[in-house]
Amino acid sequence: MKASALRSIKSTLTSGSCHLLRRGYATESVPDRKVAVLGAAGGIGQPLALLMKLNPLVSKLALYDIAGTPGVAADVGHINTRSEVAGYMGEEQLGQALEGSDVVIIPAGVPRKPGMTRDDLFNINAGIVKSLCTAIAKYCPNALVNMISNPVNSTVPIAAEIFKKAGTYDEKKLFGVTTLDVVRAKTFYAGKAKVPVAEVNVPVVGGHAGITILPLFSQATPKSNLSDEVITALTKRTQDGGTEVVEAKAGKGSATLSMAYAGAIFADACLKGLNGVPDVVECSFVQSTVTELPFFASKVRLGKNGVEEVLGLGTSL
Ligand SMILES: NC(=O)c1ccc[n+]([C@@H]2O[C@H](COP(=O)([O-])OP(=O)(O)OC[C@H]3O[C@@H](n4cnc5c(N)ncnc54)[C@H](O)[C@@H]3O)[C@@H](O)[C@H]2O)c1
Ligand SMILES: O=C(O)C[C@H](O)C(=O)O
Repeated sequence: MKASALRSIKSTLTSGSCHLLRRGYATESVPDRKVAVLGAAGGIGQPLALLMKLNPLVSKLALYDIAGTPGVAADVGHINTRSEVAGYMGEEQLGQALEGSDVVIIPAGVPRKPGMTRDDLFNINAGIVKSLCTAIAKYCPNALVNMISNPVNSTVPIAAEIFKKAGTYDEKKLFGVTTLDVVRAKTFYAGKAKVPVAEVNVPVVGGHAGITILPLFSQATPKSNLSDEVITALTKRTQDGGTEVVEAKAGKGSATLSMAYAGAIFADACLKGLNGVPDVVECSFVQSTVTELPFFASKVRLGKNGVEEVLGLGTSL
């Protein structure tokens, strides 16, 4: 090889690493973290893979599905950000996809069609979650698990039982992702209260189906003087947010893009917690003693081992 060609390669490599350093991706200060997405070729999986590829906290991104992952991985893998991307397809590659994972995100499963409830997905998705969690227990028992597959109110307890049976259950590491409820509550509240949406915070507690979704607008900030009637309407719209999207998509599935955004926000919070960033708080459906229910969504403080503290219901402002 000519000396000039070598010089050019060297300069490209050097400018690449400077670029990483300039953007705060310095490998010496950001620990290596592997994230696996199970169901990565799906409606949520693909944009979620993209968003996780954009996250500088991720060093390895494993994209697993029963079909289609080589294409998604090749596509996302060309993006010039920190993480190495690999696609895994079919059960025989699931172990490899999971091995060494710090965070496993599960959007694998069937979505709703108009007229269905999330419970109608139980039979098929429970089976999918069972097989994936059995593999997680075997290949990455210490990973934080972010469960997106519906019905979340049931898939999270199912995952807990699978992990208990395998002897790997750690209640600090299993999360039902309810971030989309918070994302919706923030958007709808900002619209009515006429406040900048980027400043809005609204805790959403309970679960992730219909009336179990309880946005606490009495604790919303910035504070506003919305009437009871408006709060009731906002509550109903948040509870029915998933159905609003299912009906608008008219048989072509449920929320995918907003869910990918919400899933990426929650996974980022988990990674920050693992990396020791203080005061990382998000709502999530976790094992809980906040009520008499064994699993309940509330604010949770995230830390180096997953759940650091399950926060209570809070009080009205
Ligand atoms: N938690 C939430 O707020 C929330 C929001 C939106 C959707 N969801 C749920 O997420 C799930 C996925 O929705 P979607 O729109 O991405 O569906 P989708 O059908 O577009 O994608 C699902 C993907 O899962 C894959 N899959 C199926 N079985 C698998 C297995 N055993 N292992 C790995 N992958 C498998 C499919 O091949 C497909 O690529 C649904 O259950 C939906 O109800 C949850
Ligand atoms: O509504 C659904 O079926 C999908 C998801 O749970 C949502 O809230 O959008």
